[in-house]
Amino acid sequence: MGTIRMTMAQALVRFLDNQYICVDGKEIKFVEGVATIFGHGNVCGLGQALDQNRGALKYFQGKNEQGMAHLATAFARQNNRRKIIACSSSIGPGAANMVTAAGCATVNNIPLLLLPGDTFATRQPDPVLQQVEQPSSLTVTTNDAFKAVCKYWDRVQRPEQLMTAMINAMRVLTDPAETGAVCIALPQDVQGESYDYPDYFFKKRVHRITRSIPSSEELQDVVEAVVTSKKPLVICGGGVKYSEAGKALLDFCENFNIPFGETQAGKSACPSGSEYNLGGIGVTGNLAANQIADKADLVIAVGSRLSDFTTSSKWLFKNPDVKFVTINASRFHAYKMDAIKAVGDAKATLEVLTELLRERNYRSAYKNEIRDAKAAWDKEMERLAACSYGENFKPEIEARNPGSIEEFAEMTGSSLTQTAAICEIRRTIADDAIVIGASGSLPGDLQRMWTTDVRDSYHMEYGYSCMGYEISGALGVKIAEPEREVYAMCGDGSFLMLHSEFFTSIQEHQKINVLLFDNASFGCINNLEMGNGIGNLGTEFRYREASGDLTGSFVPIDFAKIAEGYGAKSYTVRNLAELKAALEDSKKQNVSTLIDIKILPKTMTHDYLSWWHVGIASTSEKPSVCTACEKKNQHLAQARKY
Ligand SMILES: Cc1ncc(C[n+]2csc(CCOP(=O)(O)OP(=O)(O)O)c2C)c(N)n1
Ligand SMILES: O=C1C[C@@H](O)[C@H](O)[C@@H](O)C1=O
Ligand SMILES: [Mg+2]
Repeated sequence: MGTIRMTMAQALVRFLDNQYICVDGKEIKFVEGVATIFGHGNVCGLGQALDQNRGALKYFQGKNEQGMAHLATAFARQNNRRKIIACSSSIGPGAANMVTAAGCATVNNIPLLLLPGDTFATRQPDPVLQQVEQPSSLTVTTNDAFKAVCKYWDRVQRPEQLMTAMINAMRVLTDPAETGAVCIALPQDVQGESYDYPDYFFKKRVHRITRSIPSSEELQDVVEAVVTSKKPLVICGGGVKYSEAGKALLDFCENFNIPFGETQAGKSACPSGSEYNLGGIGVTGNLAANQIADKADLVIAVGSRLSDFTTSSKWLFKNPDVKFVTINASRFHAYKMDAIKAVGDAKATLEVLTELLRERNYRSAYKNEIRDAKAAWDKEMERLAACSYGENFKPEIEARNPGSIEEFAEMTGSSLTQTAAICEIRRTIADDAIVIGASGSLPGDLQRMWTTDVRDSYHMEYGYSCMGYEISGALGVKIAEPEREVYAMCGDGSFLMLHSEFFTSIQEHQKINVLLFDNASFGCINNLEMGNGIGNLGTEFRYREASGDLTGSFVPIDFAKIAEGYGAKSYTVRNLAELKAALEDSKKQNVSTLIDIKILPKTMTHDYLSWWHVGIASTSEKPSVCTACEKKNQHLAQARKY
């Protein structure tokens, strides 16, 4: 055994540069690079190491630590979790800025390696700048906040600890069932401390991602459940994408005449054009999927977390005899809904099940129901595409602040509805373009309305639904797939919250397109608030009045000008013709673009046969709130208890 004397940070960089994964016999370099925002907590340790020798690792400069970590998350997700960009911050606020992104990666089961600087292990300068100082324990630092949102957490207090810390980091990052955010906190003095590392720590390491198959007993349980069902329904979750099981799922459904609904994470694993694909299911599902779900006697959830949005808070499946099957790499997720479980890789499991069910000559009892449900939704889509503003205009969302739509139309000159704009975007952008979303009203509309036959062209972060992911994520996706056009579908509220990496896209010459839906409000929350009988508080962007409240007129924002200031090409559009022209022109640009789409409030889609359980006041002075509470209790009485 030879040894190499290096600092801990130098050893970390060299280790990262030598990690590979192997999946289906294909070897892939796992770490693409390191993104950082330097501060005193990491520049002289990790910064020195990256500057001296970063091997084949690329360097990325973040502008906001949260945005940078979202970028890395989106990069990993678009690469089907087969490549990562590690993220490093300074100590204190820089580290804390990554906590939100860590939660976001963990809930979505996406590998994200975080390397925040930490306070001095020696405690010599105690307290160092940005040290929080918990009088109850000096071992507690800002980085302890990562424990709640990471799948693995470690702090390297001696240089030799790096070795077991990083082996465990890789264990978690490359495990399909366990992956998520990993935090390896790096005290700033230890980053620069030297140690004689054994050379075998730096050898090329290949982590095999295997396709586990459920036990034969589990498979038999599933087979029996399917053969005794007449109206089964498959839910296509994100695990189908990560396992590249789209074809296996389609074969399964075609063989046995089983329709499937898509979750946000599962959309674009299979073509929308398939006669069995009902589209989005759940709270933000469409008429076709939710109609079939209502009657299903067996729900087969493949690679799904079965979140409240997917199950309509356990209310969607109303057949009194309904049973659940879960196919999931994670035993934790497989245990949900008291399901009949098959713990294994989605692709491998579906392939085996297809063989087993063929032997039993199984075929569901559906006749025209699938076709009819889809036809009804297609008709509704035509109506949504044609929604336009004019005399006696009736918006999709009933509960509203009287006068807001007219005031917005007058202020902006817009006649654009959100549903028609989305249809125009679908018609105009390339088939293989990738849309990215996360928060606000757009994910609901897109899950219902967006169709695509191109794999991995729908990238929706709806586990954390984290405002600010859209633009940061778009850049991560573009770095993962530079040949494809990438569109961030972003509300005005989300843009205002975080768009720092828009500038990074310009710096990187990585063109992204921001489709900014400006409705002068936190629109979906305004819907939720007013739809539950509450007033119009804090969800529209209005001036403060002399009376003391935020009840003045709408505050106009020129988002196109903001984008122009960064060096992007930008447009403002107020009708379908302008939107189409801007979309066409933006395709010709080499630089990032932003289209400021002035969208009439309340013109997003409403619910289709779904319910979402939110906390509602059970005592109120307002009768409308009491009515909302009664409605909630009625729904709750129909829902599964757990
Ligand atoms: C980081 C974060 N903070 C708060 C929320 C809660 N939230 C969800 S949507 C929303 C408003 C979104 O407004 P906008 O982006 O304009 O989208 P719209 O609903 O108007 O389409 C808020 C505050 C969130 N999802 N993420
Ligand atoms: O609270 C929320 C409501 C959802 O409608 C929205 O899409 C999501 O971003 C959210 O956080
Ligand atoms: Mg908005």
